[in-house]
Amino acid sequence: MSVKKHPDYRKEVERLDYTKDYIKKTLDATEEYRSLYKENIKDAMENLDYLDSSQSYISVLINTKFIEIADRNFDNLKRIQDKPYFARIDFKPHEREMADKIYIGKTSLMRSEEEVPLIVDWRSPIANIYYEGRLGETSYVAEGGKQEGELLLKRQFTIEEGELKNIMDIDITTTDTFLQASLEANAEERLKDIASTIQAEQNRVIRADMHLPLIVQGVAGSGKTTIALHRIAYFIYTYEKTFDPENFMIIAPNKLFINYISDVLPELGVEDVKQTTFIDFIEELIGNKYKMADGSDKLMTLIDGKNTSEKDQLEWLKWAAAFKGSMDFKRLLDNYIRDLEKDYLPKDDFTLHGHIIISKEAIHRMLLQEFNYLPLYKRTDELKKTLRNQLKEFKEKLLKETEAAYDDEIENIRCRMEASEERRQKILPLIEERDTKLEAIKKDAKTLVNNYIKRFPKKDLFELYKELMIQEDLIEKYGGISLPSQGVDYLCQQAKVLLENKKIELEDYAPLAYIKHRIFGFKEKLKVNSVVIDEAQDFSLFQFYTLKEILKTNMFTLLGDISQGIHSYRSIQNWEEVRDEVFYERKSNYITLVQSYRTTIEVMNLANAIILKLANPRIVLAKPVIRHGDKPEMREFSEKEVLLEGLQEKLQQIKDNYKSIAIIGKTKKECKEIKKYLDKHKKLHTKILDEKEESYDAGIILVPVHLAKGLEFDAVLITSIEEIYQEEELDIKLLYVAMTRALHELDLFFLKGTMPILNNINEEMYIR
Ligand SMILES: Nc1ncnc2c1ncn2[C@@H]1O[C@H](COP(=O)(O)OP(=O)(O)OP(=O)(O)O)[C@@H](O)[C@H]1O
Repeated sequence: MSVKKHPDYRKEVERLDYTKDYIKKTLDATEEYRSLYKENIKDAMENLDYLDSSQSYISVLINTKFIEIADRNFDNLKRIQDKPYFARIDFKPHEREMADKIYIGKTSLMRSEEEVPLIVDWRSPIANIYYEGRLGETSYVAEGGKQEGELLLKRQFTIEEGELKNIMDIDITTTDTFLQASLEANAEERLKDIASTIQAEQNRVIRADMHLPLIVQGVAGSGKTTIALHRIAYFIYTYEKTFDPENFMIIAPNKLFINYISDVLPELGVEDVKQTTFIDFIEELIGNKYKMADGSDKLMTLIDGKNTSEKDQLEWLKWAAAFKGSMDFKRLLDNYIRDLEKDYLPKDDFTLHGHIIISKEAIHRMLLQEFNYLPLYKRTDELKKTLRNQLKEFKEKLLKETEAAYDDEIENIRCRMEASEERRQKILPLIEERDTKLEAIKKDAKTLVNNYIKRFPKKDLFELYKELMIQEDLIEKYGGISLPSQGVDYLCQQAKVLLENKKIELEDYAPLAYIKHRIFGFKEKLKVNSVVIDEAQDFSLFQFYTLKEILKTNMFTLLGDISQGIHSYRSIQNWEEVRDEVFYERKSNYITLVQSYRTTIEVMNLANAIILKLANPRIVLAKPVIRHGDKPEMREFSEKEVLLEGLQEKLQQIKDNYKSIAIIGKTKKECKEIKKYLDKHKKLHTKILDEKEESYDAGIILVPVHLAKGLEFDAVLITSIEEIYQEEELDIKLLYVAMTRALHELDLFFLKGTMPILNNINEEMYIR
């Protein structure tokens, strides 16, 4: 139906025109005010010398604040100028006769003369009805309490460049054509905001209580990354008075990923949220950049090494990585730290001239109990203060007593003897002795505290860690008897090779940060108190725990997908262990997302058939949104040259249809090999994405699976010329991740024998 035939078309066009006009006027007025405020600041600055300067200062401050607010509103309004809102709901509170017409957009716009805003922000309490409510009885919760009423209309608009293109009224039976249209669009190089099409299950994640840890298990393409960003925008809006954007931090797997998501927050009107990787954040905290060992991420070793004879070594490599990420390892460190504390305790009393001011036992008590809330080395700062105070008191007392003792004796002599040369000879040395003693006490007191404190052993963080890790007996002592001796050998041998060469691996970051936190403390007060972790399935329990301890917060949102846990040798196995072992003090919320929005039914069916091979009853299969595409093509070749030729032809065919195409290989080596061939023929421009890359442009790229995780592409061509995908856990997950990157098209190009994993896959799912 043409939009013009909609019964409310005229009214909606009028409303849109009115809103656009109002926005324009507001923008113009803001510009005018802005120059007025600037003028005021200028005046105040000029008058700063000879007027009452505090008045001018206040004037500068006030006007600067106004400009800030005006600027913020200005930017938000500019952003929505061409698309002021995307939906309307008509809500009639029970106690009222008339329904309010509420237009929902990305930012709110108040009209001074009326109570209902011209546009209501999508994050406001009433907008919840749009995402959750069905026509009929509904309610929402706002500051004043629960408001019940009736939802009479739910309407979506397509507005392009300020023109009303479509009106869609939603009733219970309508499928979300809006969502369909949004999903059919081609992938830009970046993620987009989805405020207009957020689905109810996603809305619940976005609005879930921020004060409790939230764990989201979401299938591939369920919108985890997207809603993580919307959740931050929601909280910054809802708790504007309590939280600043700097209180939030997003941890993403790599810089490439950060770049990929970086435009969404500003689009949602949020700036200044810290976006970092775990490694970068820890290095920033510790204040030191470490050299990473080659192959620090063991995934490649595991992929490559599968066919080597050193199976045993690989098992211990996995064991060591898992152990370093476990809570057992945290307990090992706690035991080690307990001994470090003991060694730290002074062996001597705190004395002045043979007098005990504070006994060593009392000092031990202070260090181990009273100041126990502080990192070990910081406890000496507190101790120092106590020593100083006590010394001051004691010194005065000692001086007085010493002086009095001598003076008594002198007085005694004076009483006993007549004034004579003999008496003088007796008194003079006493006076001298007294003065020397008093001086000596004063002198000693000056350096006493510093000298005492200096004796505390202080070591470097890296040294402390290394000393532990390279000694089998220490690992066994602190780790308990249950550790396998071959595992301990492997761990320590590996530490000797790395740490003695001042290198570390990924698994060392959490322990280093933990020791730093317990022994040294951090220089600056950390602003971050709410953490969002994407691809959280790749984290270990100990990584989560360390972050929680260091940041002293429970405000965590963890989003991930266990099916995509390709790093599971070093990371969590399931979410229950996170809830039980990391967030044990507080109840955590757990939400599962099963709807997948990224890919077509055909692609998802095939990917699901692959992940089912894991035979893990915990795995929840993704349900694709109703969107069809072509069946994936499976192209098996007997010769590499022919395969690569076929791949090249395919790329030629589709390159103009899509903005982004990815050739996904199992390893970087495989990608390089394919690129070499494509370059030789010079028909296509391609680029390899590796971990150093910070961004990628649309076009054809070659990327190893582990780096493609989290990203998406219009078309995906999984290519295998040498590497073999076996029917085993790691390969199943790798192939699943690769397949679920596709938005519209998925094809497989593989050399005969490289895909035993496809055995028993129902042939109806693909075209040969
Ligand atoms: N409600 C929605 N409306 C429109 N598009 C959506 C919606 N939810 C998700 N999408 C789209 O689905 C795709 C997948 O989203 P996203 O990358 O956030 O998922 P994910 O769960 O992080 O995926 P993965 O775990 O596979 O990396 C994106 O293109 C996103 O824009």
